Amino acid sequence: MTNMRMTDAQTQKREIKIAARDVDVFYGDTHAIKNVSVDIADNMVTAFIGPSGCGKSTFLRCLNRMNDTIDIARIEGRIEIDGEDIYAAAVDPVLLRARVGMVFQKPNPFPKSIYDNVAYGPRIHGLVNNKAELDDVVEQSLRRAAMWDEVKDRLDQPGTGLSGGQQQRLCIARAIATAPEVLLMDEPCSALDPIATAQIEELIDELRSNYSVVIVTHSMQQAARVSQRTAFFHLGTLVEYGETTQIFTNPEDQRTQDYITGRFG
Ligand SMILES: Nc1ncnc2c1ncn2[C@@H]1O[C@H](COP(=O)(O)OP(=O)(O)OP(=O)(O)O)[C@@H](O)[C@H]1O
Repeated sequence: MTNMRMTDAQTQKREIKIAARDVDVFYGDTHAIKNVSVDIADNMVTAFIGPSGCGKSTFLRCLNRMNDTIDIARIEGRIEIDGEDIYAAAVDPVLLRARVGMVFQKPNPFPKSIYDNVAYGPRIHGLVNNKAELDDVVEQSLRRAAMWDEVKDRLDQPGTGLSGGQQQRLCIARAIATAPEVLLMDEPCSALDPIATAQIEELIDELRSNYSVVIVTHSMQQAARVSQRTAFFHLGTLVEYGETTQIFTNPEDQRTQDYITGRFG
């Protein structure tokens, strides 16, 4: 998988998809994210790494307003996608989440058929006009999630009956069925075995040709394999952000160095 890394020149010219400025997040009195500013490039995989509790998931959830669902969470600062403030009053968080899809740590298919899991988003957002179009979206989404051949003859069977790795790919198919622009993944492989993990990692690499992908991972090997940019968080701050190769071979900050060499975390 070494050829998946881009050169500095290639990454420099990438467009900024998400721009976060001076973001703070509080859960009641807990200050979970402290003054984080970051530009996330389009058509790239950005990895968020850092010790447990440093705020990776919290910051990820800010990017599609999932923190809105937590009563005690409060966010300050500004986050733009394609220059548009996603916290503006006019933005409907439900529509935002169709544009900024999310895949969670534990595969969480709906208790519905494989077909209906993928068809759910396009149906509720009115993205298709008829059954033939819906069939097409379901097939294309499952193909892109690299599982069409495995499930095409059992689309009416429950998604919950699939293996863990298949369920996670089904959740990815469900997330991409609404044609999102950004895909957020919160430790998507932590419940999977090495073979399923390798399949998801390959898939992530393919997905970046169409999406901006942001992945939270505890595995530094995984961050090094799948991402082109890496952000290292520590105690709610963004300590260092840059080319993945640079972060892993020549970090600027001692805390990054200590983390990637296993001295803490
Ligand atoms: N729903 C919540 N209510 C209250 N505090 C929370 C909530 N979610 C996270 N926190 C707190 O915010 C801080 C950051 O947590 P977060 O889950 O974002 O870290 P993380 O880096 O993703 O951790 P991990 O790697 O263990 O998943 C922690 O102090 C955590 O206890």
